[in-house]
Amino acid sequence: MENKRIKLETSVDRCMTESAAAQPAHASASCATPSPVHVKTEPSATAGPSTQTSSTERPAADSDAIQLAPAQEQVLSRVKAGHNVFFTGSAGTGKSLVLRRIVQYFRTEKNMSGDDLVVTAPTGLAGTNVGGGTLHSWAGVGINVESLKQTLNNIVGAERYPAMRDGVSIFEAGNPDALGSSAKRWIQCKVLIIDEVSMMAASFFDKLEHMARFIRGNEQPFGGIQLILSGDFLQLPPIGGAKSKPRFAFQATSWPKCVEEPLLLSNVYRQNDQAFLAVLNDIRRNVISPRSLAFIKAHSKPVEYPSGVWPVDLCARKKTVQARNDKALRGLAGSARPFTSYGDSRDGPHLDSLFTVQRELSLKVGARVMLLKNLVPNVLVNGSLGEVIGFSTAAQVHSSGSATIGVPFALAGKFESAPTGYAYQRYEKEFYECLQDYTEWPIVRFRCGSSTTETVDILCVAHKFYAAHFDKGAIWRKQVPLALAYAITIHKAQGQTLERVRVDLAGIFEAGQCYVALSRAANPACLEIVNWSESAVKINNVAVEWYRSLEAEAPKCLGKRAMSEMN
Ligand SMILES: Nc1ncnc2c1ncn2[C@@H]1O[C@H](COP(=O)(O)OP(=O)(O)OP(=O)(O)O)[C@@H](O)[C@H]1O
Repeated sequence: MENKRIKLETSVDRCMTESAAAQPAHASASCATPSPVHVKTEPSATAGPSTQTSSTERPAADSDAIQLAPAQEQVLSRVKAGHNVFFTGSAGTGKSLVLRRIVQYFRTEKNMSGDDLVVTAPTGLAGTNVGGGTLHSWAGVGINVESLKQTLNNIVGAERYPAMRDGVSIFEAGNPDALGSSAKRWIQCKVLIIDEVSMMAASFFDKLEHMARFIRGNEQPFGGIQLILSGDFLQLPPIGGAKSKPRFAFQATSWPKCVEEPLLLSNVYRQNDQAFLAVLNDIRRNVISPRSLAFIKAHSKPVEYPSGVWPVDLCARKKTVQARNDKALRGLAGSARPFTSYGDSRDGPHLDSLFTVQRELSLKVGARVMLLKNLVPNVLVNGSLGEVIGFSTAAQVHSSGSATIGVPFALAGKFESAPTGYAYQRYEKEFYECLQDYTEWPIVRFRCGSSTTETVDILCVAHKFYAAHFDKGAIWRKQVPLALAYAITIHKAQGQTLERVRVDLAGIFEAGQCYVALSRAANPACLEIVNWSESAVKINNVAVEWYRSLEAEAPKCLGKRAMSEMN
């Protein structure tokens, strides 16, 4: 392959980044995107080495400001009309955005709480991404290794189970006051949302459907619960590996009676480059066309970024990611500072998969990090990238009266309008609480929102992170809100939009993994592909066929044709 470097034009890059931050990717590429918080233009004077920090992330657009497209509105109105809805579409069609609007609708207009509106996903991280918990923990099935009969026995109680099998209601089969928490949850639930449903096996779907009818004593599909399902079956499949070949939820026996309206969103908002979209569509369907090969070849060379700007590596396997992050940290001069999480006594290694933040984190000056909290909309968000430039106690920062580091100094001094909002207030509170301790917290230089030149330095004190465990309630751990950001797994990246990315296709093992990785990139000019081989493109033919038939029935199911006409 030609080894010429792709020269990245900073102005074009900035233009793309800024327009991507607040507009649909396919919309105008204008650079003039208003931001709710205006960043002053003077450079920040900071303690520590003068490194310019940049970012690969696309800051979360203020999603409240985005107007849903007609096809997306259609999903919302089907939900409002009380239907059981499954909506799908390729990566970047706005499924998560629509899901957030659905939750917002139930919470604000229907006044629903966590008991009657249940938000879940099949994995801990996916659940946390949508502000919910895992489906397993909500349903009371543990790690789902027990039979249906044993699971029901556990949930309703062995004393009630025989009578309930004879048709007696759960309340009459035993003392209602003695019902377990899982049984209560099943009874109270009115709306069940399951995101990333592609990761849910058919057998699990059938099991839950049966449980719902049995526990609730209601023979309607899913015991009369309104089901809202979202996901893309051509992205990551149910966990189980190639050997066990788990079947998809849409192959479940009970799926047809539960899901009346498959809705297909077809307009992609994440990318606006038509050639790139065509290639993504090929890869999605395992078509290795000449245009795809030409694209891959053109992007199999390093992208040259402006000084201090760098991409995130997406890798197939956890151990590659960890090794890459550890190696990068070891390569930095100086000794590592360990940060151990603290807080809830119920926390422990068994809950690691529920949290985005690690229990043990090591940092050094110069380490590239990702922010794991939203602090200031569009400017400092979950996913913002930065670099550790030093360590300091909160008291030192406070007493120095520095207008550049610490909170609220950094933000108040940096922005024309003082940031507000719950996340920022919580940050201030954490900062002031740390005035009493002697911990030296990392000072991180973050790029401000979509700007490639403006930076802000923040003392990153520990924050509370919550994970929903439906039995134990909200569990929390307090930790520095950062993760090393040299590399992340493709599984963790599912659902994210990344502005600069280096996709490593070595060790791809799952159907849809290559598609998920490539489709994270918002801008092909900032995409580098390494270790390409045709075998990296793996798909599940059953899922491909299913989408084909869904599209063929488009008018009947408000599918592609009908929907794209409305888009
Ligand atoms: N109607 C819209 N107008 C403008 N931007 C939109 C619209 N819908 C979605 N977006 C933006 O497109 C991007 C991708 O959306 P989102 O993450 O919801 O897609 P997705 O279908 O969930 O993707 P994935 O399957 O990869 O998780 C986001 O930045 C989102 O804000």
